Amino acid sequence: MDDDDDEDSAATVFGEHLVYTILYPSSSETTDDNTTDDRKSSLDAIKEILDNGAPVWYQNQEEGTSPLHAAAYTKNPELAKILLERGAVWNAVDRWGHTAGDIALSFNDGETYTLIRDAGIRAELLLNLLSFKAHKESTSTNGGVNETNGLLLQEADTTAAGSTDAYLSSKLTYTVDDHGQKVCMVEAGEGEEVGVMMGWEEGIMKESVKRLCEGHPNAQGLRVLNVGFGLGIIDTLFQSLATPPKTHVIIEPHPDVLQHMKETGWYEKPGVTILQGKWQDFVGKEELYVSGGFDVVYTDTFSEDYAALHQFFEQVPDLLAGPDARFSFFNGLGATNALFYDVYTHVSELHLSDIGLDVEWSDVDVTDDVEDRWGKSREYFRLPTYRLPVAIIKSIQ
Ligand SMILES: C[S@@+](CC[C@H](N)C(=O)[O-])C[C@H]1O[C@@H](n2cnc3c(N)ncnc32)[C@H](O)[C@@H]1O
Repeated sequence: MDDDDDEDSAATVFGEHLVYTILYPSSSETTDDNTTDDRKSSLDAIKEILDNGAPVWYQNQEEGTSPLHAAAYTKNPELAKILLERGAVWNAVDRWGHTAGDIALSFNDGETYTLIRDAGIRAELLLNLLSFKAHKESTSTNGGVNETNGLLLQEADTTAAGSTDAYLSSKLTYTVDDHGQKVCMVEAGEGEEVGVMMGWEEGIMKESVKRLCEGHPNAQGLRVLNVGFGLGIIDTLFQSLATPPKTHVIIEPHPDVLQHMKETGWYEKPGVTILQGKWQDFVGKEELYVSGGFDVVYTDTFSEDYAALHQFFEQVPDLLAGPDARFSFFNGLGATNALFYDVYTHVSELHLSDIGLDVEWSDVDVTDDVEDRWGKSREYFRLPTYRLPVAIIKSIQ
């Protein structure tokens, strides 16, 4: 046994002891002298175990339970706070894919949930700031905007689902699945398929167009920018408005999508301009700003992480025509888990606020009865409710 093995086994023993003491305070050696309901002495015992070097990041082998999970199981916000202050991993998942936040939520323990969520928001903001700064420094010489590494919530993914380069060189398939749903699919490693866009999202797109366009003072001739064509659902909805947009710019980089757009007549539609490339290619380029700004801006790309979305946010004030202009984005990051989704939603609101935009959220029920919605695709949205953002420039009081 070498030193590393010694350290590993010591961490395991200490970690196990910590988790056990949190879950079973009355039966633990350190709390023998105390009554079961004496939280204070139980907390002192746990602090002592931590002070003696128990690893706060520990997760047990069998179930992946961390000290923070244990605190959530015992509905102990005070302890959760101590663990988070000492570096507990807010987004660790157990063997069932549950975070401590999910457990707190399932017990209706709002206090513990909020502590964990806020720790997640702080961690993501900090990480994003660091990655954003590093990114700005690394791109300041060529003036371009590239992708950065995935954030805490997203491990680096080099497949077509997580890397733009891999995605843009992958073949896409436009098809109709066994239940009549239109889908655009891509292979994302080891034979697994992912929907680039799926017909079930039409309800989200409909509500987005409604919130972006309804009652807009320029409804008789909107200038619309949409980033990412996919199945063209949202673009078709924009074209189906009582008065179709005066200007409708679509940015799309994938050759198969562009080919599909050619075959379905999008290049001939009046008022439609297709900018072939990534949105990053057009930042600061004249063709994006000829209309004097847009009344409506929407973005829904694929294979990009939150850092890329944050970089897009930075462009939005320059793209919006003025105080009546509205911006929305596909709010799908972290949507396999309620806690992650909540964190992303808050982080995006804070980032939008930083650049002078106010967001209004509305809920879209996505528990429709589309039979076998996922078909062959990996599931990327597992929540019953979609949080739909619409942002406008903050009014100066
Ligand atoms: C989810 S689909 C968009 C679906 C669309 N909202 C609809 O209603 O059908 C994503 C699209 O974004 C495109 N895309 C991916 N990366 C992009 C980028 N950096 N800039 C612009 N479009 C991008 C993809 O090729 C794909 O067509």
